[in-house]
Amino acid sequence: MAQYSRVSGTVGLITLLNPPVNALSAAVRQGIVDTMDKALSDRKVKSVVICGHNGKFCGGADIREFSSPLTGPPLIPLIQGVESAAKPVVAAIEGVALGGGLELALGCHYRIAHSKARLGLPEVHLGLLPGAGGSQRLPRLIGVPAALDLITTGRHVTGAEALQLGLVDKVTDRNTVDEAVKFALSVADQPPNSRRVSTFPCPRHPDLDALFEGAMQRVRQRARGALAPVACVQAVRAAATLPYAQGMERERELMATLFTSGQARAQQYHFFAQRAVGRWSMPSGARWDTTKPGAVHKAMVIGLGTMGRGISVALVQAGVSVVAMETNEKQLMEAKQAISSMLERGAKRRGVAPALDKIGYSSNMEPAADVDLVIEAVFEDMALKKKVFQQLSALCKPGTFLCSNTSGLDIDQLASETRHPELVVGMHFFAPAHVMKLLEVVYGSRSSPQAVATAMELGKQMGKVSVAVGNCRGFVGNRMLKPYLEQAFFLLEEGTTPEFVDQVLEEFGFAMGVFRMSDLSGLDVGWRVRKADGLLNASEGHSARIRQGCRYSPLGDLLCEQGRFGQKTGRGWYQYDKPGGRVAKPDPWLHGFLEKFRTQHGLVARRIDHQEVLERCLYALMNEGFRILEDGIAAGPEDIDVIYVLGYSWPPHRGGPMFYAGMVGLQKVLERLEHYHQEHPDIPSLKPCNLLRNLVVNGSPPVHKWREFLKKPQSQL
Ligand SMILES: CCCCCC/C=C/CC(=O)SCCNC(=O)CCNC(=O)[C@H](O)C(C)(C)COP(=O)(O)OP(=O)(O)OC[C@H]1O[C@@H](n2cnc3c(N)ncnc32)[C@H](O)[C@@H]1OP(=O)(O)O
Repeated sequence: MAQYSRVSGTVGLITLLNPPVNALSAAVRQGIVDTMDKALSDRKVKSVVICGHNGKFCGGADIREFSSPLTGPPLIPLIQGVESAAKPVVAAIEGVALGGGLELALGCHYRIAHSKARLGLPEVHLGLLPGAGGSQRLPRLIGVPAALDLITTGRHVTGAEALQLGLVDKVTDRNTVDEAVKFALSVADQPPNSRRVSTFPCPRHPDLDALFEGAMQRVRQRARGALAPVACVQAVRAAATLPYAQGMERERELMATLFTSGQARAQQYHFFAQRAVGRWSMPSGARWDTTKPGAVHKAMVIGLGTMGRGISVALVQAGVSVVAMETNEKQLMEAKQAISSMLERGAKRRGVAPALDKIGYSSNMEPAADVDLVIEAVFEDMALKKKVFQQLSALCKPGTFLCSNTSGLDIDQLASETRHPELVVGMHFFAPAHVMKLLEVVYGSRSSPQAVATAMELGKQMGKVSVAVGNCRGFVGNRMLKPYLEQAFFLLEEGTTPEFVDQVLEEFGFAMGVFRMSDLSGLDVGWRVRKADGLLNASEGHSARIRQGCRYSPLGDLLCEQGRFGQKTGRGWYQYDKPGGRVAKPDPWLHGFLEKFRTQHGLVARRIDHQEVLERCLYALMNEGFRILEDGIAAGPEDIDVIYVLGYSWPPHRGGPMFYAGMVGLQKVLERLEHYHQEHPDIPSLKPCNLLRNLVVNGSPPVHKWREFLKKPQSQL
């Protein structure tokens, strides 16, 4: 709803009231219509200010209402009504003005913003476009290039940047509503005719065709297969080329297509899933809202390879004092330089001073005695990590939380090396750790709720989305990756090429196909893990394509034996112009190698189509997701989906693997897995798991109901 009062004698003050972000629900929209009527019919009122309750202007349309039929006054005529008011209307923007919130402000005649307020049109992240006139008014106000940037990226700008762009008329560091009221008094006698943005001509641009072609190419590259960014460009093009009324009609048509698309549903699901994972719980019943995190003022990072460096930067940027430790002197020197320049670059981007004084360096463990939390980021080797945990346990003061950045090793084993296993948790970061938004927080069987809460909170402080998961090999993300990779290797054995598999996966929406990704991260990483797992040698008298009783593809191992580690060596699944080169080219050597391999193993190459690549790779991955849910390693499908979108570049417009399974239809996923498992009985990951069967038997409920079929989350090793 909205509150109305008259202030300073002649200003009608409308306050949007819908905590926590004053979203434009039906009640709020009705409130605006009613209070505007009051203000406009009150003869004492000469001008109007619209603000939001509790220091937040408005977080946009109420996304929760998108799944039901529209009730209450629609937004477009409401904003039109504000714009055509005969009395000047001023938006007082504090906190946020996002989506429909900014569109409402664009309908006002003046905009006064706090310098730290965040303004933006983030609809593209919800699979939509700014469909309440935003795509037509913004280019008229700030020009086509700037509008294209804001609308297609959905990025927020501060009040200060908004002033530079011409998006707001004035910025203040004081009380924004007071300033807006003063401003409203000063313009009370000026008719707002010339302030109606919809009547502005769109600023001319010398080469509109090239501008829009470039924009279209960029959005298609950034989010393959996503409809919303393309529609955003088309809508802005309408603003630049058509009269306002026709542009609005085009905006309406495009929005109608997006609004009912599966992609919008997927992206809105992802929005709420990111928030749902914050409400974590543990098998003991401990929960996010009943557990107080410990304070972390000072932390230590052990091991300054790529991960340790990124983690140190993320901690410093979150305001935590850091001691970064590395025993190898050369590596330590290089890390110091790299960390300083990352901090400097980050500070420049954010327009602040680099917090170089927040970080100190050490070549030994002693400073561990004086920190609140340690993150171990040494080489992925259990024996080495155990040694570090033993030393830490002896050195640290009571209550220091001990975290490991392992990407899949057993947290319980590490905890058992310490005197206080309850203080041990996994904090699995993703590279580059100061950039990637995901953090898997892994609780072992003895991790205390406080240790989990502390890691979750620290992740949030670092700007990450933290997901609490149980302890198993590979946790959630890497455990699901295994069957996905395996299928890709098997498909090569059976007749396809890395290029074809990658093409199919990239068309699906992944930024990179599995082989290009593997070349980028280094083939030797997986090779070392397989070596540690005793998988590299076939048992006596068994085929090289069977290990530990199951089908196994030695292709990756054979490439590593040839020194083909991917981009870093200039050769992998593809060839590169030099070691460290980035442009992947098909490699005739690799094709010959695959042919030879097939001949050696009596395999006859067959034609593998697009559908089979997609189904075998993705359905095997989803099947593992269902197993993870069945085992209680993840609390719900949202946890898995957030991990995959934020950590493994699963396309957001497909929601995540579990959401996507629901979109495809659980029955179909089950049938196809059954089909492939019949064809390949030696591949256990293709055998449909019980939870999937159970969901199908129960009528394939929608994804938000799956939790009713799950056990409580737990550790499992
Ligand atoms: C043909 C139809 C024509 C329709 C035309 C109208 C279309 C308009 C398009 C839109 O306006 S779409 C919405 C655009 N707005 C956004 O995308 C903003 C989304 N919100 C955020 O980015 C953040 O929430 C925030 C506003 C920056 C605040 O962040 P903060 O970290 O402070 O809090 P959160 O934990 O994110 O949120 C708190 C709480 O509020 C819920 N929420 C936030 N925004 C909305 C919203 N727009 N609608 C409904 N609910 C919202 C959020 O879900 C949290 O609640 P939860 O219970 O924890 O999930």
